[in-house]
Amino acid sequence: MRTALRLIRIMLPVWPVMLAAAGFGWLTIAANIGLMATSALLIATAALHPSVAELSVAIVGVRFFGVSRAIFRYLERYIAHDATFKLLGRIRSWFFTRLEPLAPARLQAWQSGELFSAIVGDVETLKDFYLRVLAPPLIAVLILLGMVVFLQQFSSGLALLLAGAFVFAGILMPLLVRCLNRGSGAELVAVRAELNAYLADTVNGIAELAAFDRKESQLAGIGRIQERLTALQGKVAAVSALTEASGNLTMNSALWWTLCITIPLVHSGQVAGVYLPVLALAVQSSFEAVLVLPMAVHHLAESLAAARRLFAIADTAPAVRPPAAAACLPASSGLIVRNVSFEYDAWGQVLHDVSFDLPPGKRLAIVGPSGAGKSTIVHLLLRFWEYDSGRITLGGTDYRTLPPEEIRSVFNVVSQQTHIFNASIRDNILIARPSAGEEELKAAVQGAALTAFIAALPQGLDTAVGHNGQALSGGQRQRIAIARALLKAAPVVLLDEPTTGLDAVTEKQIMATLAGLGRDRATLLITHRLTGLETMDEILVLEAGRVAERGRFSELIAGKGLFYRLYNLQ
Ligand SMILES: Nc1ncnc2c1ncn2[C@@H]1O[C@H](COP(=O)(O)OP(=O)(O)OP(=O)(O)O)[C@@H](O)[C@H]1O
Repeated sequence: MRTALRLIRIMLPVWPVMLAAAGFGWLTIAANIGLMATSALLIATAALHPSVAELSVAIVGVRFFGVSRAIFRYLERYIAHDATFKLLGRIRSWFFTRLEPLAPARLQAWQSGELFSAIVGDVETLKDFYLRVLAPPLIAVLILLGMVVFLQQFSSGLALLLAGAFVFAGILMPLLVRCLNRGSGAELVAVRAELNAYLADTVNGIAELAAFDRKESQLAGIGRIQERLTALQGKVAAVSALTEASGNLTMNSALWWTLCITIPLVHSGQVAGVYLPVLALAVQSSFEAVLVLPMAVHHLAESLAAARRLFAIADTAPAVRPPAAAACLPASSGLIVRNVSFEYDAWGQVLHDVSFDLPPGKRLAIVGPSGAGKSTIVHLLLRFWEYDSGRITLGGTDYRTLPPEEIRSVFNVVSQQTHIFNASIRDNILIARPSAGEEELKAAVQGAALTAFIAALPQGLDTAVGHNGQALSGGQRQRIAIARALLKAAPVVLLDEPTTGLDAVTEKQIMATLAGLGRDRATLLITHRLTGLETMDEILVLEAGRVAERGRFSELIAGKGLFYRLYNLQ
């Protein structure tokens, strides 16, 4: 119920348009009833060979209802679909704005395919809620009221008959569908999402599947989910066929009973004979309003399941809550980290009492074995996760009083995982600062040593790089990341293993470029590699989340501790 109300609340800004669409839906069915009734009247009257003048009202009626029905249907479809698709666009934007603060900490629980399924599939399913669930019951009630008033002119029995048939087809049948389809709507949505997640995973890992010859087993997995989906769809289709058949039976029985009730009235002279077909066809055509109701119940269940999945993701509390009263970003970007401890949700303590200073101009390296917690420090500095204890200040202001997006604006990040968007090289670099001019862009490209590579491309900077930058090598991707960092020109440079997976020559070139990037700024370099650290002002050696040693390169070598041992091993 709460989910349905929330969906209705989302619709509130466009409710007059939706109401107008429902109004045209009602007028369409009313025009159809009018068309059937006046056609029957015309044919029945014409059979008695009257003068043309006596037929003129029916002729005008047939023309009017024939034309207006088509116009009303067009307007109903146009207005309802236009408003619904605009609404779905708003829901998608709203969902994305709720998703963004959850990344990356809270999105770990959902596979990328599931999120994709939510943004595309679940939002799409919601269109049924607005088009096929909300309006039809309202239209059915209005049609029934109009028909009861009309039939009452001839016989109360007819009005009662129609009301009973509407209650059967519009209330009892939907309840039956609900029983037969119990849980199917939610299950359909869940299995569809599972299939999407599996397909997304398969497409992402297609090269590995081919290399390890695991295509068959993966396809079998897809087949198994597809079978469950087909079985569910089959069940829903069977119920739909059953309700359609019963609806038609109810409609035809109502037609039959209309004749049974009206023929004696015609015999007794209470109703003129020409009205017999009018009543029969009016009753029959009024069922257009009620036959859609049983499946509206199914669409309701599906829409609610889709909405629940969407809301569950969107309502997740972000790992870092924005401060209630945000402080202003300080002018200085000096970072002080004091006794910070942290654990990922119940994964065990990852950082213990970590402290360091990073004033402007300082070059700090954090080294240590794999899993020591180096990247975790970057996650905390970027406010992706909330630290459990200790204190971090930026320019003397407590981190927790600053909005996360403002804190991130202070950092230039080059990490081991650079995401390249399916766009041109230009757009991929410009995401760092979309307002940058052509000259600034060229300077960034040059600084990242991309000029020669781009000059050799057919469309230069406008060359598309494909899904996740598949047209680029590892070194080229990192250079794009560096170009982004050069363009953003933020005061603190965070380098998280920026040369992972690169050959020695490329690594040397990139490190030289990065050294230039941080010359007048604070630089934090996270690395496994212990070579080339002689120029660092301080090196922090992390072991199992604790600072095991700290000092300049020469001091650590002289100390013959962990750093010295790791250095000799390398
Ligand atoms: N998102 C996460 N959720 C839960 N645990 C995590 C997450 N990221 C890292 N960890 C855990 O935290 C610990 C520290 O990981 P972290 O990535 O910070 O280490 P690292 O020193 O950067 O390692 P590497 O050099 O291999 O990148 C590891 O035990 C890891 O399993």
